[in-house]
Amino acid sequence: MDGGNLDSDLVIAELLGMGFEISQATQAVKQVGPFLNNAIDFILDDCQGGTSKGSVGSTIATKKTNTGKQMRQSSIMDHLQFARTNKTDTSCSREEDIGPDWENRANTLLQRHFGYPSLKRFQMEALAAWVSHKDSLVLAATGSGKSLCFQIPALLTGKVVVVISPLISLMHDQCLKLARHGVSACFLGSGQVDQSVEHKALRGMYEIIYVCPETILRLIKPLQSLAESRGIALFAIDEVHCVSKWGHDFRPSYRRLSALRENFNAEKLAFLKFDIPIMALTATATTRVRDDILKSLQMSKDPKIVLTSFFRPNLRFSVKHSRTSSSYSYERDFRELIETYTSNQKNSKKTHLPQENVSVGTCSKEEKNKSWLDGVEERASSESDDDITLPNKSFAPASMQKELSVEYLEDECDQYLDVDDLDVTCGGFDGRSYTKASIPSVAVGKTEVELGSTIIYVPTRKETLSIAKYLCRCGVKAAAYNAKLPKSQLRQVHSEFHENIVQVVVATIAFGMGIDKLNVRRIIHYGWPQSLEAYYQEAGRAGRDGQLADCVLYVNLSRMPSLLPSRRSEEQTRQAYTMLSDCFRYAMRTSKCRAQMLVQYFGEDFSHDSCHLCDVCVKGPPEKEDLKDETRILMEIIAANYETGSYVEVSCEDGDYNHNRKNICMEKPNVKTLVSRIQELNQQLATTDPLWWRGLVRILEEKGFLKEGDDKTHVQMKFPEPTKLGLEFLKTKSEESFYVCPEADMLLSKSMPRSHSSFAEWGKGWADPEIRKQRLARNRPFKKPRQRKRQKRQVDMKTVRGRLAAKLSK
Ligand SMILES: Nc1ncnc2c1ncn2[C@@H]1O[C@H](COP(=O)(O)OP(=O)(O)OP(=O)(O)O)[C@@H](O)[C@H]1O
Ligand SMILES: [Mg+2]
Repeated sequence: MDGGNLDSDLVIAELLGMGFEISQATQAVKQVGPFLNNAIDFILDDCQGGTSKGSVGSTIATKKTNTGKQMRQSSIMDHLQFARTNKTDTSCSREEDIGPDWENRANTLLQRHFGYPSLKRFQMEALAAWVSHKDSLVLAATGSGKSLCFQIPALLTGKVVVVISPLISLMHDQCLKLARHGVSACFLGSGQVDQSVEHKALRGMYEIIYVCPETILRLIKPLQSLAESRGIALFAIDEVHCVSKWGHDFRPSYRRLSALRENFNAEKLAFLKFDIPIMALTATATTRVRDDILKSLQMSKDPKIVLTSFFRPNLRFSVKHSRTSSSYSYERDFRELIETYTSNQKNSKKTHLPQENVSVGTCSKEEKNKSWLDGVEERASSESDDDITLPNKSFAPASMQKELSVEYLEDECDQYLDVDDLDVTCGGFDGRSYTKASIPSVAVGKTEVELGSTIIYVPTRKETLSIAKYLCRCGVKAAAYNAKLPKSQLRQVHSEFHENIVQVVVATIAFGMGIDKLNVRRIIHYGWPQSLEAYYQEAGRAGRDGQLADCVLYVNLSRMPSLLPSRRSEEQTRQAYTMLSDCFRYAMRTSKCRAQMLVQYFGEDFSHDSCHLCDVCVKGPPEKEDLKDETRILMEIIAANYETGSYVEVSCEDGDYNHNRKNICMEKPNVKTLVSRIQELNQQLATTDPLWWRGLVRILEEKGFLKEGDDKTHVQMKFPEPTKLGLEFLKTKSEESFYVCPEADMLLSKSMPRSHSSFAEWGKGWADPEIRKQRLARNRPFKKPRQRKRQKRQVDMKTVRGRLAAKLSK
C-alpha cells in the first residue's frame, strides 16, 4: 500500500481495516479523493481540531464502564492521537527520558484505557526498569496482570511495542482485547490472513505488534527501520519459559531470540542512544529456568528481576487417588461435579469447603489416616478396566455432535505446541460478560465455591472425548477439546465456554495458555501432569477473579507416572524425568501444605505458615509411625548388597523406550528385588506390599540415608545405595524411635483388605488359604518381576503408544 491512486472503495476498505469508522472513512475520501495517506491525515487533522485528548479518552472510558460488553472496536485515530499528543506533550523522542511524572501518566492511561484505578506494584517495578532502559525478567503469578507491563509503554511513548508470543490464538485474543480498550494492535506471521497487515505494521501503524519467534527473526531488518522511523519502545517476550530446555514448554525458536539483543542495541544502531529494552515475562520458572532465560537471551549485564509471589491464596489444592481409567472411576470421581451442575442449577452454590483449622489429633490414628484414603475402595475392588460405556446422547456444540466418537481419535496426546497449532481464538468474548449465566460471587474464606466453569485436563485426546461424553450423558454441558479436532469446533468450544454455555471443557494441554476467563472455578487434572510447572500454570487458570477455586489432581497413587512419548535428547529425557519426579513427590507428600510445596518449587520462600485451604492443611498430616525396625531391615539389605556388589541377571533393552533390542545384562538389584529379598528373609514381612516399601525408600532418600546407584534419572529411586549417613545409622544400633509420616502410597497399600503390612497382623494370615497362597507366591526368583516389566515395555505395533514410539524413533 503506497497511498497512491486507489479506487475509493479500496481506500475506504483500507481505512476500515485500520479501525476508522465508516462515516469518517467515507467523509475523508469524499473530501480528499481516493488517496490513502491524505485520507488518514484528513481524519486525524479533523479529529485533532475537533476533539481534545481528554474527551477521546473519556469517550472510551465511558463506553467501557457504561456498556461493558458493548464496547466498540477502537478506532486507530484514538491511538494515533495519543501518540501525537504524547510526542508533543512530553517531547518524548526516542533519545529522551519518559519524564519524571511517568508513574502518574501510566496510571491515567491505565484508567482511561482499561478502567483500573492503579497499576500493581510489580507492574510499576517492571515499568521502572523499562523507563531506565534496563532489560527485565518479570516473574509473576498466573493471572496477575503481566500483559499490562508491556502494553503501557506503547501508550506512554507513542512508539511501537513488539511482543513475542508463542501461539497465534494467544496473539489474536490479545489483539481483540486491546482493540476493545482503545489500543491498536495486530499480529504477524503465518496465521495472519491479511497480507497488508505486515506492511502497515512495519510502517508504524499499530502501537503493539504481536509476532511469533519464528517470524521476528525474518523481520529484523524492517524492524530496525521501524525503530528509526516511528521508534520501538520495547521488545516483550511473553511466556518466556519456552526459552528454556529446563522448562515445560520448550520451543527451540525461542532460543534464537538472542538476535534481539544483538540487533537492537545502541552500538549497532547509531540512531539509538540506549539499547531497546527487552522485557521477558512468565508465571512459571524455576531458578534454573530463570538463569537459562537470562543466558539464552543474552540480556544486558544487569537485568532487573521483578519477582512477585507465586502464591495464589484463593486456590484450594488437593490430590485424590483414582485409577482415572474406567467408567467406575468416572462415576465416583465426577459424582460431585455432576451434582454441582445438574441439581438445582439455579441454586448454584454447591461444593462445600472443608472446615478450616480442623484440629489435628482429636481423632484416632485410624480415623485420621482413613481421611487420607479417599478412593482406596477402587484399588481394593475387582473392577476391570472396561471401556467406558459411551453415552448415546451428548451435549456438545452442534457442529461437534455429528462426528465425535472415541474411534475418531487415536489415543495420542497433545505434546508439542507450534505456533500454528491451536489457531483458535477466544476473542470476541469478554471474560466479564456473563451472557448466559448469572454468576454470584463468593469471597474466599466463605464456605462454598460458586458454580462457574470447570476445565478437566487429561493426558490423551481419547480421554477428552470419553469424559466429555460421560458428563454430557449425565446432564452436564461438557465439550471435548484437543488439537486434532477441527478448528471450527475448537473455536466453537472456546466461544461457548467464554459465554458460559459450555460448563465443563475436557481438554488436553492444548486448551488454555493465556486463557483469561475470570470465573473458572475448578481445574481438575485427571491423570499425571508431566511437570509441576505445567500443573501450576494450568491450575492457575482457576480463580482469576480472586474468588475461591478448586484445583484437584486425580492420579493413580499406586503407579509411577511415565513420560508421554515425545522426541527428546538424552539430556532432555533426564530433565523430563526430574520434572515428572517432582510432580510425583508432590502427590505423594501428606505432611506439607500443597501451596507451600508449589511456591517453594519455584524458589520462593513461603512466608505464610500454611494456606489453610489445601487437603493437607484441612485434614492435617496422617499420624506418624515408628518405622525403626522396617528402616533397619531395609537399610541392612541395601547395605549388604552394596558391600558385596551383587548383581542380578535381567533382560534389558538397549537404550531407551524407542529401541527394542533385547539383551541379558547384569544389573544392581532394584527396589522391587530388594523387597522380594526382605520378604524371603523375614517371614513376618512376607506379605508386605512393595508399594509400602516404595514409600519408605522415598522417605529414606529424603532423609539422606539412600542415594540412587544408577546414573540415569528415574521418577523415584530405582537402585538404592546407602549414603554415609545411612551407614552411620546402621552402625549406631540405636534403640531410638524413628517416627515418620507415611506417604500417600504407604497409606494406600495399608488400605488393601488382604494386605498384612504390620508385624502384629502377620500371624493371623496363615490360616486363610488365599493369604497363604499369596505369601508363598512372594518367594519367587529375583529376576522375575524385572523380566515381566521389561517385556511389557517393548514396542508393540498393535498399540497406539507403540506406533507412536516407533514413529518417533525413525
Ligand atoms: N492493575 C490492575 N488492576 C486490576 N486488574 C488488572 C490489573 N492489571 C491486570 N489486571 C487484570 O488481570 C487479568 C489478568 O491479566 P493478564 O492476562 O495480563 O495476566 P497474566 O499475568 O499475563 O496471566 P498468564 O500468566 O495466565 O498469562 C486481566 O483481566 C487484567 O485486565
Ligand atoms: Mg499472560
